[in-house]
Amino acid sequence: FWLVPTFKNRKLPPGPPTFPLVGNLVFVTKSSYGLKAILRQLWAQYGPIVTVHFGPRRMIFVSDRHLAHEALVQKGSVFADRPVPGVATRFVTSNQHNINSAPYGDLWRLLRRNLTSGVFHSARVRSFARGRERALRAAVDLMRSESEAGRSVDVLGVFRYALCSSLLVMDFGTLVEDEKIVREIEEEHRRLLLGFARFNVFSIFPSITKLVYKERWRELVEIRRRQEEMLLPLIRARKEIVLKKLEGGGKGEDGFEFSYVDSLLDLELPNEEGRRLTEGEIVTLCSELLNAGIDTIAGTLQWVFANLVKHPEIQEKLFAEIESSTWREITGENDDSAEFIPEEKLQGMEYLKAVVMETLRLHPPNHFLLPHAVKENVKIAGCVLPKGTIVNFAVSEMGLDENVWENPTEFKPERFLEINKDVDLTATREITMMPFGAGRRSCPGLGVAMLHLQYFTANLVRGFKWTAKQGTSEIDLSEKQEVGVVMKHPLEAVLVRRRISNQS
Ligand code: HEM
Repeated sequence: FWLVPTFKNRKLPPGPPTFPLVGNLVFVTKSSYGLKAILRQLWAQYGPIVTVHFGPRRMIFVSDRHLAHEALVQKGSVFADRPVPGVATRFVTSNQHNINSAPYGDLWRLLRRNLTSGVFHSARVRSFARGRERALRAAVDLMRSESEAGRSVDVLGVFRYALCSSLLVMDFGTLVEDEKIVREIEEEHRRLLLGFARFNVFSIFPSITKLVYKERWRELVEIRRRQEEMLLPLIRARKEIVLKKLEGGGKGEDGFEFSYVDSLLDLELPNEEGRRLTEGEIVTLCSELLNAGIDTIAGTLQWVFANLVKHPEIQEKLFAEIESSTWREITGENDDSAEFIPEEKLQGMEYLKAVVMETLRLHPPNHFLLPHAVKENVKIAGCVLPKGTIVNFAVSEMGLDENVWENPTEFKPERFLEINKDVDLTATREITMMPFGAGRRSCPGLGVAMLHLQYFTANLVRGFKWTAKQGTSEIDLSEKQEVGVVMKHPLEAVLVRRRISNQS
């Protein structure tokens, strides 16, 4: 498949020669994770920026952190666009009316700013603490009942449920109390994400592929119909609450002053004569929060606990930090009786943060960013990328650079306690790791994600001693691509209660 050299593209970064029209055949059939092994060979052969052809589309892949910084931060506005999406993406994003797929422009700016300053600023995030506590309690209850029955715990399944429950509170307040409905919503969203590789077939000649893959198209339409069926009643109920609030003043009936839906109701869309979002578009935006947050955080928590089981000494060190009197002294309270460590008391726990950071460095849930596109012709690494070129960046490689990280494949949270390892997760100054991306399109959920990761980790280490059915030495950290990159052999945890004192 490397027969015809790409002479006409010599200003592009180097890459394997390609068949005209079909590109490098081997790439067309691979998932992004499957691609990584091949890309590693290409980076070794051609350098840290390579061009690959997927059928008629060309893509640039970058593995070097300096080049990534130059593109995403220094030339951020040029690299901040997204590629024109295929039919399936357009269908489920209400024609690019969500944050991650919107082209770089006024609509994207409005939606992103609404999320970051309207919903994810610290006071608002604090106001959702009750939802996180409820989600944590649900996780603890599930774990407790499984371990008391002598069964090992399906860790990822529990975390997915808990995260869905917590993010639903951000979307809708406490409208979704029923465990069955939370599960249904979580499963339906995962069905869409898992199916996406298959739905991409509609990017090519859609009017033909929709006929050839009739059943598949029907499946996609059905998933979207189910999403609307589940979320529309919640959106309408939230509208009622907002109306009543306006009439009566103060909080909604559910005690939540605010939810993501509330913030979306009043938005006026730029370049569309200031029209409001349709109900379908609000479904899309609420779904985006679930799609973006559930599997990323749940998957990372699974990696945290797999590593804590594999390294019992790290787990004990973390438990010691949590148990140390420091956080109680700070408040002057006796928190021994508290069911959970409150979020605001996680601040001083440096080792906790180090464990989470080390997990994100070594096991970022996304090994690549979402694809970027360049807004205009741009020079990088001595090459010229024409306007519209699709570029992606290898997140997982950045965290393994031996020039930054000593023995990079080792799980060693202590590295983050060294004085000079004050890593900036937004990667603004430099990129040493970038699990959340960097620059304008970087993850707006960073703060919310870190809060969940630290809150769940601290409380679940305080509550249980973690071991595994498969035995400590047999914990296998091999990976597989699912919605994100997860454990190939899922962690089946065996938990012994340490305390959740007021429930004993
Ligand atoms: C461990 C948890 C998470 C990780 C590692 C993560 C990582 C990422 C990455 C790598 C990107 C792509 C950045 C790019 O294309 O340059 C992204 C985008 C995004 N993330 Fe996250 N994410 C996490 C959790 C969340 C949460 C909790 C939310 C919201 C509830 C969220 C919302 C988004 C959105 C809306 C985008 C699109 C941003 C844009 O296009 O402007 N993420 N995230």
